Amino acid sequence: MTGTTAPVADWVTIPDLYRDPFPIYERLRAEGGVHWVPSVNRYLVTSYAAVHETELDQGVFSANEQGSLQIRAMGHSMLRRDDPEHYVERKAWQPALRPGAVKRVWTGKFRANAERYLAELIEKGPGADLVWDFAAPYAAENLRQIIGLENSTQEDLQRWSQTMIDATGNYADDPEVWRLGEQSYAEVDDALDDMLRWHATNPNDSLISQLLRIPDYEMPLERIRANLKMTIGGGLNEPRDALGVTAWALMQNPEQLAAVRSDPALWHTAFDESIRWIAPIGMYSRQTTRAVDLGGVRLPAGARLGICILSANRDETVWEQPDRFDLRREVKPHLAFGKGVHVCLGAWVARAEVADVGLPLLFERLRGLRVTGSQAAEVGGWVFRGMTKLPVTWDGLGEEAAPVAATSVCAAPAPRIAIVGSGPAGCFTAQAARRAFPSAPIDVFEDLPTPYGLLRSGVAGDHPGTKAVSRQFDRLFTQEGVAFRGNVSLGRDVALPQLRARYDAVVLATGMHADARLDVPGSEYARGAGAVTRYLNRHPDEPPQTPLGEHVAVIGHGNVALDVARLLAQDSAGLAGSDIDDAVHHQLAGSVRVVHLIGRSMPSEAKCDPVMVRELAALPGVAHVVHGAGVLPADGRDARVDAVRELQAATSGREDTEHVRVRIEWWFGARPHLIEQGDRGEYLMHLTHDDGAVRLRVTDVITAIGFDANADSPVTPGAFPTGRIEAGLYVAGWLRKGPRGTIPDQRADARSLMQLLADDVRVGAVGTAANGLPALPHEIGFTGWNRIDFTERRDAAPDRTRLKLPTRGALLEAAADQSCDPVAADASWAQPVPSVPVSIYFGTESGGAELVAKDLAQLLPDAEVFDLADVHPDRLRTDRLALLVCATYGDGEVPAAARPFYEALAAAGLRLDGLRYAVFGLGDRSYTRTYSRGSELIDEALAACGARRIGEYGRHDAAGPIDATEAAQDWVAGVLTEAAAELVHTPAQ
Ligand SMILES: Cc1cc2nc3c(=O)[nH]c(=O)nc-3n(C[C@H](O)[C@H](O)[C@H](O)COP(=O)(O)O)c2cc1C
Repeated sequence: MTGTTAPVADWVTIPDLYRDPFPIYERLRAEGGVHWVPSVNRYLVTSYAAVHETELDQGVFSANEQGSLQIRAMGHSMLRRDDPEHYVERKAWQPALRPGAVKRVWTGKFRANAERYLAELIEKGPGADLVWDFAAPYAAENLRQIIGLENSTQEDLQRWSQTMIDATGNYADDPEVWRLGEQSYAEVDDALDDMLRWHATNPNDSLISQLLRIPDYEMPLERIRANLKMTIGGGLNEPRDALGVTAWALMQNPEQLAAVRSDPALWHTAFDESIRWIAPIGMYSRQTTRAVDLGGVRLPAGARLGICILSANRDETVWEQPDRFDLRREVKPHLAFGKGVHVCLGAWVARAEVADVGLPLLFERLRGLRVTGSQAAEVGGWVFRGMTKLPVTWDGLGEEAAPVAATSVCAAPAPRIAIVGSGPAGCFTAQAARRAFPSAPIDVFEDLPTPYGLLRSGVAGDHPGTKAVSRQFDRLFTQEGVAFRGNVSLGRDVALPQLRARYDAVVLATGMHADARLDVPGSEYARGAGAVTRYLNRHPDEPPQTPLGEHVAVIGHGNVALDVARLLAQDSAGLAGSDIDDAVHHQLAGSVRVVHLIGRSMPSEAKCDPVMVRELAALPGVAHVVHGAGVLPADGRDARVDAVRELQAATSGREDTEHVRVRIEWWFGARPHLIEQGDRGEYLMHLTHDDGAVRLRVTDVITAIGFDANADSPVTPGAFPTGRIEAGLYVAGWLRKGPRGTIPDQRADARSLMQLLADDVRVGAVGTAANGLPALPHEIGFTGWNRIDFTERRDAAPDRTRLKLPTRGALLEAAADQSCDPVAADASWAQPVPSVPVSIYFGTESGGAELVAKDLAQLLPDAEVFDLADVHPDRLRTDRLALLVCATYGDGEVPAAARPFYEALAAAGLRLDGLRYAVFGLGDRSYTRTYSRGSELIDEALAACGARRIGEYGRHDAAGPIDATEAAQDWVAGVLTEAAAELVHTPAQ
């Protein structure tokens, strides 16, 4: 060895290093770059070359420092281990932090968090501190989600991080610093123990969940704990300080800021230059395993080293004018993320947090953002360095990126929202809440381990088209940051006052499930239609039904009554494509031969949709007898009357043939007034009817006359029709308006309710500071539901879409079965699409068309999206191809919200020559006569105005097996190819 004894830098003090290490480092580098520094009791390595060398040879420059304060403060993490031990732990940590995971999972969440804390910063107003009021909570919340600490808050993470870091640097052995550090140490361990149990049944994309998933390696608990503390210690301050310093640097250099703003690709350059200029992790330790020469200096075995990244990154032999922040400098590899085997695992996360999301958002929204003149910014630290003070002001608020016109109603701070009930009303409320408050944390609680309420347990299994709305709800939980918290019961697991205290706004959407009782003597002999459909739908809490006999009376003429009649009359072939369990259906309805369908009204006033009557009329093997309908006019003006006439037509020719399996006797204008028990176990149903008194002898009576409040309903349904019980507590769905309204109606109601909440937030009646309910050990997240879904679909019988698990126990077991984790699908575009500028217009009632429109917009290179509800035809842009995606409602009409558009289009006189368009209809083939008619109407009206259709007219059948977006993708590929070919062949004008 030829090295000399290390020079001693006894002039270096810790306070000077903390205040401004750069002049000290400059001198140390000039004097060789490796010194013994008594004040820090170690050798400081300051030149780029020497730092680089230590990083590349872990055999000599070991991370496993003996007596390390970091080990005492946080446990023995991978940062203080060498390979191969370090490698195994690093590998376990990697999946949650890979670039793919950052892009697929985390960046969207970062965006929501950034919006939230930006709103809070704006609320504080000029003078707020960019680091402590934005960067710190933002980085802490991101880290909390990445780790998967569902039982903790971002404030907890900030406290833990700071106290453990203080303990790591507690060279003065201050007992108070140790006490606080040890307290955090214990709190993190407790939180983690809790979460390890929770994630075992609620896996998600977080670090803790990923750790539990590793098949061939189980990390000892102590190591998980230590690595987690290290992650909390280091994972928070790095993005926080990188963000603060980069913002500060740009605010000091307006011309560089202008360059970044005009070329967003430069955000990454700014990020890298900033962490080169002031590395957030400024110094870390190494220890020599043997005597070695470094930078011409002889180091003994066991020498403690301080690796000074802050210094190496300003080495003048590598960079010109290294003290300047300069975006245009030649790119050379800085050492801010380390090098070699310990290179920072969180680098991709930090980049996305800071360069993709945080900084662009800040500078886009806060016009004229700058440090306030009166108070100077401050920067400090040498082990960790960052802004300690960054008070800012701004001139005004810039434009929010508007995804779809008229859907985003509030840019103010976001309330934390709990929605109780995951049926259509609850999910539409969550959807509207996401739009109204892009950054709001939203939790949807559900008593069952399965989501979607009536869609799963109420809608008839042979109507898959109606159930398809759940596909857009899936999106909430997989892509839009809404949390599904299943198996959590209001009352049993959490009381309403507790929810009120934990959330800024609570929306009750638990619906009405109890069957309304028929008010006649003997009604106790009847069973309710709700119970029948729940049983057929395998609701886990519904007790088994006794088998029905041959003659069943169904009281009611609403859609539920017709659903029941149809389900009883269906045979196995008729249930093809449904999720009904044949064995259950056969056990219940196998003996039914006659269904009496009894309603008080005449055909023109019946409460059912005509299409439901037609569906029954079309059932093979079913004959119909109509009583009391009177003479039906034949003018075709009343769809219900027409449908009943079809029934009569269907009857003739089928009656009394050997092919008739079931006969449905329709009783119009009939009032039941007594149910008696007969002497052979049957019932006598007494009706008053125009034709006189009628007595039907039946084996069973089912009432389908509506729904009542559940016994445990949190409020009286209909008592608060506006939706507001008081500021912060709301009702949605049937709890709000009583048992009226279809599934699409819930969407419009949800939007108006969120307007109300936005108003309450705006006037300060609802806060934005609640912490949320920590995870409960037995709750089931969306991954648990995915596993149930997978299991049920996998076990489906031929011709059935799923085999529903019948008990809560079976559902919970499936939710915990990791072998059922679905493989992530690659949603990328299957075929290249030509680049044609398009405007997509959607017409919807229950949201399916909007979903398709937005999916297409994401896949197309140049697309904008509009709701037809907000568009007048004379605003259609002729310089872009118009894609119209439109559903059908009523009896073949356009959705209500799109009607003004359609009417304006159909009005005489409007000319749209020069407009090129294509149409995609959303409909349901079971509406045989009006399948997709609404979109056809739009197509015809556009053509009548002189617009020219490009490509084929596309359609999607909601009752079919294909996803609407998939069908629309195929359609649009053809349309765009044709449109592009036209562009090529049309000479420029
Ligand atoms: C009350 C009601 C009436 C409907 N009428 C028709 C119809 O006449 N023709 C048709 O093809 N589809 C009809 N549908 C099916 C819808 O058009 C279909 O479910 C569509 O996917 C809904 O799209 P949206 O979610 O954008 O509203 C009807 C649906 C409902 C709930």
